[in-house]
Amino acid sequence: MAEQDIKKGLTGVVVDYTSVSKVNPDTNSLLYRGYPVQELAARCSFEEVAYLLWNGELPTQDQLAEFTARERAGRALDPVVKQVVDVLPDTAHPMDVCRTAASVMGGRHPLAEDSSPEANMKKAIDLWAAMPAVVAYDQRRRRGQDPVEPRDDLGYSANFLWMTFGEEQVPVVVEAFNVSMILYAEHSFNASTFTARVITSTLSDLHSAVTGAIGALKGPLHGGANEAVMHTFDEIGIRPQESLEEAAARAKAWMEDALAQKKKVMGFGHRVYKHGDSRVPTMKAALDKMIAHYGRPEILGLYQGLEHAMDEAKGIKPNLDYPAGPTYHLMGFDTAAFTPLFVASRITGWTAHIMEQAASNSLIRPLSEYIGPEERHLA
Ligand SMILES: CC(=O)SCCNC(=O)CCNC(=O)[C@H](O)C(C)(C)COP(=O)(O)OP(=O)(O)OC[C@H]1O[C@@H](n2cnc3c(N)ncnc32)[C@H](O)[C@@H]1OP(=O)(O)O
Ligand SMILES: O=C([O-])CC(=O)C(=O)O
Repeated sequence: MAEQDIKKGLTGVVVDYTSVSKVNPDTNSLLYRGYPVQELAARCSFEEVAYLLWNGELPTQDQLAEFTARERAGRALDPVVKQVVDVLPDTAHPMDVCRTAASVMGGRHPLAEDSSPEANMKKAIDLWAAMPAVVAYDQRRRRGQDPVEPRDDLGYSANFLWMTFGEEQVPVVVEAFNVSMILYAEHSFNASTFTARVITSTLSDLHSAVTGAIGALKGPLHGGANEAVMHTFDEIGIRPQESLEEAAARAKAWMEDALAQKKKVMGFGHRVYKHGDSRVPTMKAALDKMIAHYGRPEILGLYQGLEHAMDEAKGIKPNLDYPAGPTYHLMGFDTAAFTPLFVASRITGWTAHIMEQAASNSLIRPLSEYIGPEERHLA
């Protein structure tokens, strides 16, 4: 048999059409339904971007009012979901909590077995509206704090921060969080979205597809990298009184040592972008604002020290998780809660793809080249 041209990891393989987003590594651009993500991050709320991803167009004022009212009505933590989360030990990873919560919400949804386009849209909005309460509650219970009720006078991002910290955050912090939600929302056929599409292709339901996608996102080669970035910063050592230059020098030395040991450093590199991630400049600008707001130049020193040393040694650029990790750290999130923030955002992109897959379905079932023993028989 002729040797097959196997594309390990499906590298470079185009498997379907999509109209949700376009990643162009040559021009370093990312379009959601045709709009550059940088423009959306500068001018829109996350609610508007969620509506765009699901409906293909930005909302009119009336549509936005109706849509935000639906989101606000779905924010409360379901007491049964809370009970299930409480059964998990507080040593359970927050991504396991999210995955479990998504599954429970699926089992409890009144339209659980209905995968019509209308039911899927409703389930997507419900899941998106409900996930911040899970993420916020989980961080609070680990800290021994009581849950905080949602506030329907606040937008999605302000309310998310309110439920997590129990204090209203200043606009510059809310804005940086809103930017991160928009940038994390969608990225074509990445591993977790592809997982969701594979599950959908069997005619399984939306919550099953999202639950599987959360599992795929957890790994450090994908969404788990934003958490891993902070572990790197912690390993180097965060010293709040240190100058930018001193921190940068220690980070540079750490990176040189890591690369000499042939380590993979999370937060760098990307399967599609080879000259830098289109979202990094926008996220880095948000990080810079947080560094200025919280007065933490040493974080910038660590960031720059690692980035420059990696660039000099290997020419590998940061991905979105690199600036997102320290941004969430400065805002006060626990490191293990960073990837659940990615989940809360990416629910929009995943479910847009689930609905696209369902509307034009073909079972996803590739082939493999067998390399095990030749046919043999029991003695
Ligand atoms: C939002 C997101 O999900 S973005 C991705 C988040 N993931 C990470 O940050 C994890 C760290 N990065 C990586 O592991 C990789 O860059 C990936 C998995 C993201 C993409 O990798 P691939 O396209 O499969 O490239 P691959 O892993 O084969 O790397 C190519 C070369 O660059 C090196 N390389 C790539 N990324 C890194 C890194 N972060 N640190 C050190 N070396 C790296 C590899 O070691 C390899 O070198 P070699 O050719 O000498 O063996
Ligand atoms: O596209 C990818 O492979 C990973 C990524 O950046 C994302 O999912 O946001």
